[in-house]
Amino acid sequence: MGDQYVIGLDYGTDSVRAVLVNAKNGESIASHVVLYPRWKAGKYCNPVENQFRQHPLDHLEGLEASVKGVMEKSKIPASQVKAICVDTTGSSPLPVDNKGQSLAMNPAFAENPNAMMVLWKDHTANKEADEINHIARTWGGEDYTKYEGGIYSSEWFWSKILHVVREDQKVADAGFSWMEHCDYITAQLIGNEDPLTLKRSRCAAGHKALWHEIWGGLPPKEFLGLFHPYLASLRDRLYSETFTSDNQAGKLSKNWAERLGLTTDTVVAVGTFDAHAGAVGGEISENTLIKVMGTSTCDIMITSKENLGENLIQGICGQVDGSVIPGMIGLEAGQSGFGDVLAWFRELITKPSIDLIQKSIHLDEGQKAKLIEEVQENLIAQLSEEALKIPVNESKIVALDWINGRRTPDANQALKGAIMGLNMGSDAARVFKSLVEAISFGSKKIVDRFEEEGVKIETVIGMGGVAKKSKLVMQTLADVLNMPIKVAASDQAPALGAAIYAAVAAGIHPDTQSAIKVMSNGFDEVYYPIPANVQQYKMLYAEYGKFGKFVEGK
Ligand SMILES: Nc1ncnc2c1ncn2[C@@H]1O[C@H](COP(=O)(O)OP(=O)(O)O)[C@@H](O)[C@H]1O
Ligand SMILES: O=C(CO)[C@@H](O)[C@@H](O)COP(=O)(O)O
Repeated sequence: MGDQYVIGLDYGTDSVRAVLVNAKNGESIASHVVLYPRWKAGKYCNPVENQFRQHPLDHLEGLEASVKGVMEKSKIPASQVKAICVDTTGSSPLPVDNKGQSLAMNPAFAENPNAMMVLWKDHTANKEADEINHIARTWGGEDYTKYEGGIYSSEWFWSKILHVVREDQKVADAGFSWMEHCDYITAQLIGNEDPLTLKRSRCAAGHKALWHEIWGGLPPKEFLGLFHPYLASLRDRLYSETFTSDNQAGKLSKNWAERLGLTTDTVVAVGTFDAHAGAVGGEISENTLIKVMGTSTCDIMITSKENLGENLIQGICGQVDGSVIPGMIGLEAGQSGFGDVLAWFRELITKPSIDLIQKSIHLDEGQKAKLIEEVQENLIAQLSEEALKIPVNESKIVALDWINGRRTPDANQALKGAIMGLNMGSDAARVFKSLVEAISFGSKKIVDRFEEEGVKIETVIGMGGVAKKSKLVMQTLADVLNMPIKVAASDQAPALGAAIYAAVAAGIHPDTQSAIKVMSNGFDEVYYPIPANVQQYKMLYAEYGKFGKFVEGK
């Protein structure tokens, strides 16, 4: 048998990356990242209203450029590329017509944000989420949120659809079905024109759309109809069966094979979410907490059905059979803001200076652009260096990390961030340090919840942009959790995880766990807790808890 390669395609918040991997040993041969230009320009978004939409053209153009990029860089013949698997953010649903095409691709909706992908961090549906929670608990029937932590979030499928169809009758009339982003890209790749026959992602359905086999798939029409007649009728145009990502969704269509320079023999696996693919890329096993640390965090664990039994874990983003490893229950928690909290601070302190640089009469346009880029690129690293030198608990500033709401434990996306204890000595580095501590305390709340619910954590593995780039965050987190944290060696763990699923779907490896054994890339760094800091952080964590209760009004 000749060489066999697979492609993992990872759609993050700002960019998509393709990674071409040797299926025999997991070696990454080439990777190529493409930013979303419309998103970068801030189109279709309104941060003040928490509206974050993405045009699918950003994703389709990125698909072509990223896959072509790895094919050109690697020089691997197309015939040796056996399979592709797509992972995306989620819940990031979009309305489609009866041929599975995004409404935003129709000229009538080309500039309408409601016809676009509603990104995971869009919180325009807070009211709808409250309504779903209230009715789920009081309608007299099954509480369909019970396998999703008992609290439905505005980040998720039904809240978002309900919000959009209430706001936009034209989208409701034209929206034949809705797809999660990972299903939409997979459908495009295989050229599936029929949203009713597409193999939908178990991971997306189980964690975000209230899908569970116990009630035969999605919640029944009597329940969905309590919110809007559209939701009840939509149920018939969605799905009842779902599939894990070790399955084939189909083969690459002629159109996409030509566009990507691949063959129509290439298998396309069922899609999944980035964090769950990341857990696979980071060698997940039982009692291991995988933290995917980027814009947000996703905290993923797996457990056997026997271990979990009838236990319903409160306040997380769900427990789903096969969402990570087929045959095991995947558990998801996470923070809506992690690197994003630091990015917010960077914008806060640089924006006025950048505006002044733009207006400067002493610099030409090229110099201005260079200067701005330099500041934006290096500011977090510079602040981190300074913050590392400040002794723990010296400044007494306490911050809350809920600037983008709280995902877990106990979703409440309406919560806001806060900072207390400022004085004249509270400079940028000290405030920044308090934000790093806040995101670490937010992580500790999740660890505490898992342990309170009987899920034991023996190992912590970090991955994602922040884990790779920030010694400050990683050391602070190790100190706050009082646990060593191993960092996954792969720079692109979610894409590697997707590639692992692709290899299984193509039959190169018999199952996901055997594929992990041969394809994973190991670890490159371990952060150990520093005992003196651990003690200090115990006290600060208690302050964080009190401050949180005050802000939450508890
Ligand atoms: N040196 C750094 N220290 C801490 N955070 C950083 C640093 N550089 C970038 N970040 C944060 O990393 C996040 C992006 O993470 P990444 O994993 O690359 O993307 P995504 O979450 O979209 O997959 C941004 O929120 C950014 O603020
Ligand atoms: O919530 C999920 C998955 O369930 C993520 O897609 C979401 O947090 C976005 O992840 P990133 O921070 O862009 O890596």
